[in-house]
Amino acid sequence: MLLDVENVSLSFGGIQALKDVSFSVKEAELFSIIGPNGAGKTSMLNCISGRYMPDSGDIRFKGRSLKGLKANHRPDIGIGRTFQNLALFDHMTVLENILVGRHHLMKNNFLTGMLYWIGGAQREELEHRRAVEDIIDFLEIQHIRNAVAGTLSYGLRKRVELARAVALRPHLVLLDEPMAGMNMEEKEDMARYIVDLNEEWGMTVVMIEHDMGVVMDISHRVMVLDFGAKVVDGLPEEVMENEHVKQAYLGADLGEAA
Ligand SMILES: Nc1ncnc2c1ncn2[C@@H]1O[C@H](COP(=O)(O)OP(=O)(O)OP(=O)(O)O)[C@@H](O)[C@H]1O
Repeated sequence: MLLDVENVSLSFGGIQALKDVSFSVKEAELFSIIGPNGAGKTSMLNCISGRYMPDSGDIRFKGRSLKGLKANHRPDIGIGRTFQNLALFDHMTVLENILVGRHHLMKNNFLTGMLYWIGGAQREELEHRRAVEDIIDFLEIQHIRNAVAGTLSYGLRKRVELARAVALRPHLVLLDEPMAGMNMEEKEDMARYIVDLNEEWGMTVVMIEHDMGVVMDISHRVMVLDFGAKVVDGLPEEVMENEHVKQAYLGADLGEAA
């Protein structure tokens, strides 16, 4: 298994956001986490990305415990992520935003990394440029490479955010509602890019998404959380057939997706 989450619990004051949650994600799997608002989905992603430290339990990535590994070091071992709310630098161009995603690979810290990049045509910079060009091609954003991020449509900004998250070629990318707020066409595009990243680049994906149609369509496996606890995980069709899932809170959405 690439990712093993073992008995993770997390609370904020009196609120138990995660209760003894365990699941595993295989290499090259497209794994979705669903559940109603407040179920603990983002908390789970935040535990994997290191933003939150679980109160108990363990998370292992490639067999290694992530205990004590801070969020800013997790990209170094192959974990990338996007956020529920857009987190681009609006005043920077698309290219600059993606280069920021690769600063971890640069020799020094962020600031010197940027200065290094601005400063000259070093070989390291050329390698970064090539990797960034691959991503730009892959996600078909050549035409907006020099556009200022803040001027782009919401759908395109979400795509640039995905480009930045995968700029380091993570083995595992965590996507927090990549299609939220998108229209149908934008959703279809985004779903296709996620599937392509998974199939063509072999990237393992853990995704939170509310659109049941998309989730059931593209996921290899799905986990359902409710009130911080795991209800079920399995193949999309197994999850759809789960009585608790049907009755408790997915009825309307599943109806729409059918
Ligand atoms: N930083 C925090 N401080 C206090 N409470 C928090 C914090 N983050 C999450 N919670 C609480 O933990 C619970 C789980 O929240 P979480 O955001 O993980 O749910 P979610 O399933 O992602 O919901 P949504 O679909 O609305 O994004 C909620 O009751 C939430 O209010």
